[in-house]
Amino acid sequence: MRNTVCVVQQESDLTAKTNIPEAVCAFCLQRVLKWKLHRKVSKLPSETPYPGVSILKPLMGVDPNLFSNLETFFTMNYPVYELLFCIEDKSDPAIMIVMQLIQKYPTVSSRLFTGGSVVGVNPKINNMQPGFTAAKYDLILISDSGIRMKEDTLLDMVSCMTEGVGLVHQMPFTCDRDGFAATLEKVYFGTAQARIYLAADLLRVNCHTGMSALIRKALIDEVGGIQAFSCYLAEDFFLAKSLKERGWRMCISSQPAWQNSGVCEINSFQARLTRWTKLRVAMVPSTILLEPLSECVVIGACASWAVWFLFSWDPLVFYLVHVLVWFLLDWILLSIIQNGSLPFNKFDFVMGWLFRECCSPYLYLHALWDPAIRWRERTYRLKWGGVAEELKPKVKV
Ligand SMILES: CCCCCCCC/C=C\CCCCCCCC(=O)N[C@@H](CO)[C@H](O)/C=C/CCCCCCCCCCCCC
Ligand SMILES: O=c1ccn([C@@H]2O[C@H](COP(=O)(O)OP(=O)(O)O[C@H]3OC[C@@H](O)[C@H](O)[C@H]3O)[C@@H](O)[C@H]2O)c(=O)[nH]1
Repeated sequence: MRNTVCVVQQESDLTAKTNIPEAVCAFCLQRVLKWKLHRKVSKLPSETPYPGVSILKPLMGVDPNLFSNLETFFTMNYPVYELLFCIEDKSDPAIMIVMQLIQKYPTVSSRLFTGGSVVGVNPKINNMQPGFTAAKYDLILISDSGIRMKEDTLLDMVSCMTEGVGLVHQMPFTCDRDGFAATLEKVYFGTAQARIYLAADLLRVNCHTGMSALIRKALIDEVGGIQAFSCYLAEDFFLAKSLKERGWRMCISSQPAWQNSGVCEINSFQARLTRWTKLRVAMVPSTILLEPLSECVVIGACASWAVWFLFSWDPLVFYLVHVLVWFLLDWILLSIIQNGSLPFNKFDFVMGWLFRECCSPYLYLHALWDPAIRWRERTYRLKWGGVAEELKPKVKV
């Protein structure tokens, strides 16, 4: 009997010890993130003229949401901007959609560039090159095809471009969409990736993901234009690295990037995550070790072993409490980033969270096992350091 009481006592002590610092963390996290991610956009001081922004939209193919996503760029509440649509393939059906929008909004300054220009390996850069050369404003916004803007998103980004800041990027997140794949994407971007992204931003580590980034054009011109980064597939990472090396800061804007691709499938999402892992492994090899350590199940196992070894605490109880607390913190983080009601219930969240946690080791090992990178229609191989080469499709005789 004494033993049982002792064990129960030990367990509740353990739970309390594990919970207090994490509860404090949760509270602080909530306060800081509310401020960081959802502060009100203050208009620029009236005496400062709004800087013009050239918005580069590299497009490839169409999906059911493309028209409405692109339309949000025509209806933004920002006084001076131009839209530069870039489409490599002259028979791409995206051309029709862009033409319809240009006709629908004749007062918005917009142009279409087709054919691209081969300046290197990176197809996104090749596609954007003509638009970049024609851009007339001092700020460039590179914005991927699946991104949706709110009326004040551009203003929000521009207002973050303060002195000393060279690049303002948006933390990847997703719009509300139906289905399990959409839940999975929201859970991933709102928990596992958001945690690292925000920590990296706090510690000023380069984690720039280039789906929506506002950059001072002069800083890109200084190194020879976007083509200077065309030997890499991860042009976003190297562009940010180059700015940092020249003493410029990067910051996250207060709105996340609202990804709203019309194709929302588990396979394509996982293929994208695997592609990103391959990029990170080649560019920052230390992530081979660090990435697994940033996972709940792995770090939990290590910590449980450590507390058993050091303090003789029950590792199983510690592990279960760790997973529970991690799970709750993830829920809090996701809710803060969403800043409103989530489009799914708690059961869907549990399913999405468990699915991601279980698939993550598989995706990671898969990325290490098969280094070939498939991006849209092409396949590449990365050298250590991140320089890419395209693997030409074999010609059948
Ligand atoms: C004991 C725990 C240590 C935690 C270390 C965390 C290791 C990194 C884990 C996951 C990486 C997620 C990176 C964030 C998003 C990257 C998305 C992405 O891959 N985007 C690519 C395509 O657009 C892009 O080219 C890559 C950009 C950045 C890659 C940089 C990776 C290093 C990140 C290291 C962050 C450390 C933060 C410190 C946390 C304590
Ligand atoms: O061959 C291509 C592939 C892609 N693209 C364009 O590049 C943008 C990003 O493409 P995807 O949506 O397929 O890829 P991701 O969302 O994974 O991109 C992300 O990862 C790779 C980085 O280089 C990108 O900057 C980043 O946005 C889109 O706007 C797409 O239209 C091209 O113009 N040509």
